[in-house]
Amino acid sequence: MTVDDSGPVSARPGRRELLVAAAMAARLTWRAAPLATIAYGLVALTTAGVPVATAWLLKLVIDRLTADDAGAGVAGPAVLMALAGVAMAMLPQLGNYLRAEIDRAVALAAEDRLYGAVERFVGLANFEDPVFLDRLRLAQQGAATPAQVVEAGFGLLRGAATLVGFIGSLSLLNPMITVLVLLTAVPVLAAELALARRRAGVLWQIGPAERREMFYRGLLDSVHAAKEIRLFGVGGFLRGRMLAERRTANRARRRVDRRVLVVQGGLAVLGAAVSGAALIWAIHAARSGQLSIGDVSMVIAAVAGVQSGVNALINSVAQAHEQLLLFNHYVAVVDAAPDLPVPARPVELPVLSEGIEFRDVWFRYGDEHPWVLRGLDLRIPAGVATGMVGLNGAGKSTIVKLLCRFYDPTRGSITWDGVDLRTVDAAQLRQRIGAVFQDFMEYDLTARENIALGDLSVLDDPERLHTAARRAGVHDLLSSLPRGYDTLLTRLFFGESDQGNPETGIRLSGGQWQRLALARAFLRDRGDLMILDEPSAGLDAEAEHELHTRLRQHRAGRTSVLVSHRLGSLRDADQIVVVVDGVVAEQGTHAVLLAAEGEYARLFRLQASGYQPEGELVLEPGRG
Ligand SMILES: Nc1ncnc2c1ncn2[C@@H]1O[C@H](COP(=O)(O)OP(=O)(O)OP(=O)(O)O)[C@@H](O)[C@H]1O
Repeated sequence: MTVDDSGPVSARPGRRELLVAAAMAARLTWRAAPLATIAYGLVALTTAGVPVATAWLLKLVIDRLTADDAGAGVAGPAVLMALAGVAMAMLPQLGNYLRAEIDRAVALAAEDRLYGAVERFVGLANFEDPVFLDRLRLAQQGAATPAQVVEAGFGLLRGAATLVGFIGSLSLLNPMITVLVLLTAVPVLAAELALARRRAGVLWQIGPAERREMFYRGLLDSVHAAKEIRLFGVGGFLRGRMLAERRTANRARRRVDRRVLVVQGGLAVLGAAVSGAALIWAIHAARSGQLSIGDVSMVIAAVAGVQSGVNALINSVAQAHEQLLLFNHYVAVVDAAPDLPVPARPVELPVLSEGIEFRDVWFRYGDEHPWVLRGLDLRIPAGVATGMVGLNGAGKSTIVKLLCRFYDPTRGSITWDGVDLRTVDAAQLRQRIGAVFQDFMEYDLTARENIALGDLSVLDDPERLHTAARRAGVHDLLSSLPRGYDTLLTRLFFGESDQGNPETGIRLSGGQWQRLALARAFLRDRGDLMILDEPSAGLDAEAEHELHTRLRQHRAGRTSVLVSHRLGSLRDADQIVVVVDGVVAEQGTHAVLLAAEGEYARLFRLQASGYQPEGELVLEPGRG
């Protein structure tokens, strides 16, 4: 997969989008964990108030200790100070617990909503779009962020409350020093916010490089890629590319880190100068009797408090901004429009009795892609076995995918007993179809589950399960596994100690997996339509012959579409359709097409010649 720098993923969201994302984060958090959120808000506000209260209590204690009646009335504030100390020790622990609780609840709800939204995409186009896939990956990371956005919001509140508390306290003691502290706080805030924006900008800028790095890393530890990487010896090349992407990202980070160093260094000097000046002024004012000693401690606490309040504010803004950028991808996926038009009132799909008809169907995978189907007219009569042949790229699998409504035709229509597929519920259509695709799935589950995914009701119906497996010629194999049908067909979930123990899971061969995929489809073979797109590519000659014989028996009188490059396996089909460059070039029975001496006859003879010594020609390839 390539990572595209252009397109919606790299379109940086504006303020409006971020506000929409913040509102959704707040809603999600509130719905997922209302009580914990209230409790966390209270903890945040208390945490903000305690330092201000402590500073006042300290001032009171010092003033009373240094008063003429030394120590009178000091016990009350001292006890309150001790209680404030206990609160300050406890509140962060309580805050951490509540935060973890909110994180867990919100991440669960967010993930549920994200995958609910992904499931609503009934077509395939989104899953083949690298920009969408990229966005989906970021959305998965974003699903963990709404709670953090809300926490940053509380952090903002906490910082602001502390700031207001100390500025208010300071203004009671001396308006001038308050103005001075405020004057220094404003440029600090402005500079830090600019830095936070710059940091977020860099994160955004290096996003594509990081995603490419992730892609190379994924290749280096992928079992699928391992064979070719070793065979071609390209591990070093891929590692080099991965590290080059990391270096690009590092350079951008270093630039911003240097800026942070300079700006924050300057601000720290400024902050220290203001604190020093305030301290000198306070001591001077105390000596001249303008301030009490308690006031001096208050000034020191307030100056430090204002500075820490400013820091808390900035950190929260930076955190919220960063998380919102990520969460924005989540919002984009969750709020995405349906990929295929969903009729408000889907038409009921009749039991197939007449047939399926493609009328002048034009199709391309996107505006930027070439036409794959170019005005295709095709009739698949009910109760008839249709074979489909054609060269690589002719459009056969595309026809199959349109039949399942994974896409809608760009122009023209496909009707099922006269009902346009665009007007029916895609889920209802698919319930009527059994299918095996070229690129069938191998699930890291038990054998039973691998088959039952074709119809979950058979999970507890061994009879039907075994019948499907028998028909796919895989029952004997599965029965002989260490745990029979309950054997895991993967070793993915086991640790070191399970090495070499076949009881914990086994691996199947390519052809055995293919039989399993067939068994899955056979669970639906009483459906209206059976589609087999290259079902025998991984099967040995004997198994292929057996499969086709069984298919003929079981599908007799039923509608099926069988796509195959092994023309011998199609010769008994009721009609054979030859697809050339996205249109039906020839159609008829094996005998009719052979007699026509067209593309089918050419392909058939070519294949048949490969099975015979030179000179002899037997027209029955693919028959075990
Ligand atoms: N998801 C896709 N996005 C863009 N183009 C695609 C996609 N799938 C297929 N194509 C293109 O559509 C054309 C037809 O492909 P299709 O898979 O339908 O051919 P086919 O007849 O089934 O070929 P084969 O015999 O190799 O399986 C090809 O040129 C292919 O590159």
